[in-house]
Amino acid sequence: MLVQICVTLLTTALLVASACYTDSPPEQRWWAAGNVAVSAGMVMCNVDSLPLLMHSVVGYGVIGFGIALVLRGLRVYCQSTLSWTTIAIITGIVLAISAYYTLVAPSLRARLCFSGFYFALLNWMCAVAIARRGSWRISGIAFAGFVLLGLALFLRGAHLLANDDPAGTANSLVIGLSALVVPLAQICIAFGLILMVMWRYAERLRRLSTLDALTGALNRAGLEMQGKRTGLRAQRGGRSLAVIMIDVDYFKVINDTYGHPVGDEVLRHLARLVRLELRPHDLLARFGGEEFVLVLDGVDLPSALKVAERLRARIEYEMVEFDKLSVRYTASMGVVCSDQHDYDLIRLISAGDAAMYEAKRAGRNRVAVG
Ligand SMILES: Nc1nc2c(ncn2[C@@H]2O[C@H](COP(=O)(O)OP(=O)(O)OP(=O)(O)O)[C@@H](O)[C@H]2O)c(=O)[nH]1
Repeated sequence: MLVQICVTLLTTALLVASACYTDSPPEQRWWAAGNVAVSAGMVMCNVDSLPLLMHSVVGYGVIGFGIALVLRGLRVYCQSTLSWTTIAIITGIVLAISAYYTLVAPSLRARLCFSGFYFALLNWMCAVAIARRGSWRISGIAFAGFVLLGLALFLRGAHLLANDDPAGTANSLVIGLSALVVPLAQICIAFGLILMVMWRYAERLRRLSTLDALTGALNRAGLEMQGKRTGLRAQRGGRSLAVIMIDVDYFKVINDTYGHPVGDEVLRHLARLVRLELRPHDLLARFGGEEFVLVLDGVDLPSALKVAERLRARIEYEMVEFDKLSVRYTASMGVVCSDQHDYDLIRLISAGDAAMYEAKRAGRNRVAVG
């Protein structure tokens, strides 16, 4: 038991330290608070010199409350929540039953069996909360930890139920095994939870560094990274690679006439429209202020021209609604293909750019080939 308490305190310290980061998400703080409560509860339950009520009732209640907080954190992580009423019910059940087996019908065995089964159930609820989210690569370790911890507690409870004398089971295989598995599972959970948050930070950073915040399209860095890969894939597979440069016409006039927020909405609208035309492996990037790049793998020049013409017509037809205003806009496009140029994305983009300016010179709202 001493090892178990030490590991609990250690994993709690780890979770608290990770939650101390100024911008830590709420779920991380719930996990830390939950573990602090579980640690406190475990210490209470194991200090025999404490008053009976603290030792045999409140201690269990605090552990139940702690696991409920961890569950709340997991729900928050999965964009849901666990109400305070549910947390109060979870805690109330442990307090009531522990009090019953301490004060009304005193039985250490019954109390230990109940707490084993009940805490196992709570840990499995945590595992279910994670499983609902999916993405095993990210949360597999924490999931395994909760399942394992639940299993060890359940087996401990079942073993006690099958034996009349709780003190006599201390040296049994099940109790020995659970003394090994419980700390292991606690370590898995602590590292798993920290990993889950780290993955989320990494994903947020990746999005920030590769996506354009206004339109959600790739930014230049994202285009450079993913475009290179798409180009290589097309070249290796012997497929054509098409690039379409799209530039909003008279965008400065739109900004000057209706204001920058409307201009921003036009850019978001354009990105949304283009995305409707994309296949999952096509790339859309915002190349500059009002200029976008479309990279299409496995598309030859005639097909790319069809895509561009379809887009141009749709942009011309659609209306942007913003703050009781309805605005129309058009776009000019330059289309190039690796069949005529090379697979080098930078060269394709500069040829597409030249074609797009040709379309502008020819009167705008049209498609030109480079
Ligand atoms: N609203 C908004 N405007 C932007 C953004 N980025 C750049 N701009 C504006 O886009 C305008 C681009 O103007 P120009 O380069 O003259 O292009 P244009 O008016 O579309 O003219 P043509 O391309 O020749 O048809 C400038 O006024 C920039 O301030 C943005 O993120 N939001």
